[in-house]
Amino acid sequence: MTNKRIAVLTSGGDAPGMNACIRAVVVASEGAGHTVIGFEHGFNGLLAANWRKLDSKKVHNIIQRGGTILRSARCKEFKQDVSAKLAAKHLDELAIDALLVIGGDGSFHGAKHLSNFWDGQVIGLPGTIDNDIYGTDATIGYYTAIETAMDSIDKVRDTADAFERIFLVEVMGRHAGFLGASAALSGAANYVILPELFTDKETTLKDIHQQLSIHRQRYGHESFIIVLTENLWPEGIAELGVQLEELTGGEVRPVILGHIQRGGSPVSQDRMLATLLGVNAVRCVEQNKTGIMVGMQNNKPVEIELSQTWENRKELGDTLTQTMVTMLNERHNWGMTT
Ligand SMILES: Nc1ncnc2c1ncn2[C@@H]1O[C@H](COP(=O)(O)OP(=O)(O)O)[C@@H](O)[C@H]1O
Ligand SMILES: O=P(O)(O)OC[C@H]1O[C@](O)(COP(=O)(O)O)[C@@H](O)[C@@H]1O
Repeated sequence: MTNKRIAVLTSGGDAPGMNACIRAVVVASEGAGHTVIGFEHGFNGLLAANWRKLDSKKVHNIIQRGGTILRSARCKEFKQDVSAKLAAKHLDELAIDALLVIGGDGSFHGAKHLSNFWDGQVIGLPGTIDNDIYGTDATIGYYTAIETAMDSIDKVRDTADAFERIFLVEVMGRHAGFLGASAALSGAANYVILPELFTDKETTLKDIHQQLSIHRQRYGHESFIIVLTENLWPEGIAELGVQLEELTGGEVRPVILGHIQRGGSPVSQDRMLATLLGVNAVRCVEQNKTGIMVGMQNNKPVEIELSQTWENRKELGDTLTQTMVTMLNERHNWGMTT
């Protein structure tokens, strides 16, 4: 087997477990006699030829760290052909055989764009807390973000119960409801507003009011927690809070979890996923594969053409959706006609 020169970068929203993935790539490569370099600040590092050599000493003691030792960035100019050509030139000057891009589907667009101007291998590894990438059951960082959001809901419940208030908890997800669904279910929220379930404001407000009224009748006037995915409520979470106060007569407090969900030490599932994907990506490099994302489906590694990851929309799936409506949004529908 030929020894390869492998480059790796992290791009787009950082996600807990990216360090574990970099570590796996380096350790697996080193064991097979390959050389690894890391570009800093996502695609910016390719444009500025900002790189450093990575070896197992440099990735020692990072598996438990959030963020990314290579830094991340969103690099708007990488969409231009001139940028991809410059990146290709720098990669050739360094005699790189393969570039591994750890990021979301935007970063995979970038990798594909680069491959129009560069003959080396490009391989994507899914890293985003949003879990919105088609072709893999989970993305690096998703499980830790659920844990963080769930912990926050637990804390919100303490004060919500004490004051018998309605709380709105906004989670990230960009335009996908995976994080919201999982956080709401594991945090035992009372209602969830997700892109996949949302129809319109009026229906949602009416539905919440109905669920809240029955909840109050059955359990007394106690707290009610609503999880909301970002970028969804047209006028924003504060306005939704005002509308709910008017409608329900209760006190409403909005909480935006924000970037806290991107931080923290990765949970074991993210460390495992990152490690499995990192090692598998190195195997794909050895097999001269290119233009693919490595992912996991049903606990087995899979290879998906990069364009498939953004041309297809990842669905929440029937099981998650049914469980969610049963436990949350339609929980109090039973017995309504009796
Ligand atoms: N169409 C594209 N062509 C080239 N590069 C792109 C394209 N789309 C995104 N990128 C690069 O990928 C980066 C990360 O994309 P972004 O959507 O912000 O995050 P993510 O990879 O997490 O989805 C962008 O800042 C840009 O550098
Ligand atoms: O850090 P920024 O630039 O404010 O971006 C926020 C966005 O990044 C995310 O945290 C992660 O998204 P990506 O992984 O697609 O970059 C989204 O949930 C959120 O909408």
